[in-house]
Amino acid sequence: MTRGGPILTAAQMRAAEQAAFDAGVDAYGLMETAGAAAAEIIWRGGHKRDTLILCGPGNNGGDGFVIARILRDRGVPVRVAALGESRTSSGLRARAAWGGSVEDMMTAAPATQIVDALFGTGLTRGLDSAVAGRLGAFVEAATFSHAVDLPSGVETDSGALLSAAPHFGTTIALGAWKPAHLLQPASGHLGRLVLADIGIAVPSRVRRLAPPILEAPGPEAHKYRRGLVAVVGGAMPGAAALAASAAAHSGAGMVRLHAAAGLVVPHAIVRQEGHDLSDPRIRALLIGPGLGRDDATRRLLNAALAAAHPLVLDADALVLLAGAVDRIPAGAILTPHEGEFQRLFGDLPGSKIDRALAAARQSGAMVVYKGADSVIAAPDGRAAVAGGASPWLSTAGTGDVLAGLAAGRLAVTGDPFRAACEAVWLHGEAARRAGAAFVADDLLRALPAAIAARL
Ligand SMILES: NC(=O)C1=CN([C@@H]2O[C@H](COP(=O)(O)OP(=O)(O)OC[C@H]3O[C@@H](n4cnc5c(N)ncnc54)[C@H](O)[C@@H]3O)[C@@H](O)[C@H]2O)[C@@H](O)CC1
Ligand SMILES: [K+]
Repeated sequence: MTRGGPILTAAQMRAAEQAAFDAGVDAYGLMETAGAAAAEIIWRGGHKRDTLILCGPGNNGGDGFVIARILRDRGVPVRVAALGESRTSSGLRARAAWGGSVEDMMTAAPATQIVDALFGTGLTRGLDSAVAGRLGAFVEAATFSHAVDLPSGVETDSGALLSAAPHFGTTIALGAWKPAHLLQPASGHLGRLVLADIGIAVPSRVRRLAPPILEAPGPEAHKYRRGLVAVVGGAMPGAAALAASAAAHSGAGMVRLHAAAGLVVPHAIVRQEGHDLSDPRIRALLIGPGLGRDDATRRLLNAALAAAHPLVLDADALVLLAGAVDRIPAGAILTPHEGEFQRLFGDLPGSKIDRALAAARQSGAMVVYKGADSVIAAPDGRAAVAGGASPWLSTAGTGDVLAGLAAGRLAVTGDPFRAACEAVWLHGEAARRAGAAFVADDLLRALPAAIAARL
């Protein structure tokens, strides 16, 4: 699967297309390129299966007419059904070039293969319920189903469902990823996600999370040079021990867990009583997992903030900082889930990407806004979006593992945005390798192979 790459909003995509037209690219030529790229992907999956292409009134529909013509020319039995007349000049031209009959979408018969070219980035409201129902029935009846650019009914920039959208077998993103390709709930409806190159290259500071390029320790490495991580344990030290284990499996040289005697920790982790955090060799300090929320833990948090080490703040540390975002040190990594994000930053407007970026700007920190889709945002406007996380990650302790990974990678790299991106990727990859019904400890066992694959 293609990874990385810019993510563009509908307006950014339109601006990119306009810039290409201004530079002399022919508008209809671009539609031909998009349609041909999509037709190729559909052909590879479906070959000569009987195919129904649903075309909407705009340029997404225009793409559909191009796809129909190309597949027909390859000998595919193609029918086209439209939702009204074509309303764009490129769409009209593509329809004329198809030249075949056009059925009414509401009365057309189903087919083995269905192509949804009703609406793409131009969708402004949900489909009428009859149309959405008909689209759903076609997809349900088909063996192969493809959405062109986006499933009709999903909002490009937020990933919201403006009307009921079916679950497609394949979604063919045209030219660039859009937020809805990565964000829930839309991203749960895409099936296999493929990016079709249409020759438009636009840089963006918001990108799909790419697999990291990691480095093995060099010959001069020793445990402190590879990074000392300190983890502050609190009321429930098991969570901190789990995070410490993740840090120890992340490539860091040494992990110290500040926790009282009696806690069983893996041999590789150095347990230290008390909370003396003054060691200047500490390259990353993690506080939050299992911390607790009473006055004693508040004092621990204050000590951690005062220690002035590169910081990862998770779980209870985030809850204790609600209403005091200004106390978060610049460059810290925050790993809030939805509830913690709300408590810290309130009800911010926009998509999950917009909210993560606003929170990063407001706090000066790297915000890892966790969930089935995770957004990693930096105060300088960079963001990486990870879609498609294993749903099995929704189990106790996986957040502690992620926080420990972030601390470990921070100690290794010294770069909080990079560390946060690497941690999210390794976490997702460990989950993929762990398979199904795993527990958080299984992620630790999967981590060395996940790291080895990226060296
Ligand atoms: N701009 C271009 O030249 C290119 C665009 N491409 C395709 O064009 C798509 C965007 O095309 P458009 O901007 O024409 O937009 P769409 O084809 O997505 O939508 C067409 C129009 O339908 C109307 N509409 C929105 N929601 C509706 C609803 N629920 N019910 C009924 N009508 C509704 C709107 O007026 C909208 O402009 C992309 O997703 C991509 O597939 C590609 O062909 C590449 C080139
Ligand atoms: K579509």
